[in-house]
Amino acid sequence: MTKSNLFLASASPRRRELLALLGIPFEVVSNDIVERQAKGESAYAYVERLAREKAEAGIQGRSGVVIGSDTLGVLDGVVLEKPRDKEDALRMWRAMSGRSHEILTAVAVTDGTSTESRVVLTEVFFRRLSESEMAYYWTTGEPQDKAGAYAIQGVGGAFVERINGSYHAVVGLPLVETAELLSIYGIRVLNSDE
Ligand SMILES: Cc1cn([C@H]2C[C@H](O)[C@@H](COP(=O)(O)OP(=O)(O)OP(=O)(O)O)O2)c(=O)[nH]c1=O
Repeated sequence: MTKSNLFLASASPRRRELLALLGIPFEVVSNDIVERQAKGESAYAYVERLAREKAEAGIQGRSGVVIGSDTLGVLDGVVLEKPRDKEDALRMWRAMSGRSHEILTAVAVTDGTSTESRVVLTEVFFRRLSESEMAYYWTTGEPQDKAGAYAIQGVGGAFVERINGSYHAVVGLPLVETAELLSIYGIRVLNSDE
């Protein structure tokens, strides 16, 4: 597989870094999918649809294999997306404080003929957060473009007592499932022949 055959349809620098960990050459392409949950659509179906739409938009006009991905939080059945503003972030953090929420990350891979996808669920346990640290966290600029308004890989990691699931999935790309899907399309991580 040459460099021009594998594409990552993502604007996220986190996803780029995570995919690079697998050691396979790839090119980044943009995606302009509108993210809006349909009426009655479950969080699980929504995140998987977005990952598939990103991959399928990315393969248009290209030949090769395209990866798309999406991450969102879920608390009491309600989807936690990127915060609209400080008030929205504060509302999320107050609800997340001292308890667990779920992070769902979907990854989809397509070659333009078929699309395969997986959804990975990780439970994230937050310690209690004080009003002053929440107010400070907003000023760092870190939460603004993150689902659930925090980054486990940044100072937001100081809110996380523990997780049950995949750290990489919380950051934006589950590596086990990504490697598994790539192998379906003949792209082998670690050059394994299995
Ligand atoms: C919970 C959490 C999310 N995130 C990020 C991962 C995603 O980049 C982002 C969720 O937004 P997404 O809409 O999944 O992705 P994106 O808009 O950043 O990139 P693209 O659609 O182009 O692929 O939140 C973290 O970096 N750390 C975390 O701990």
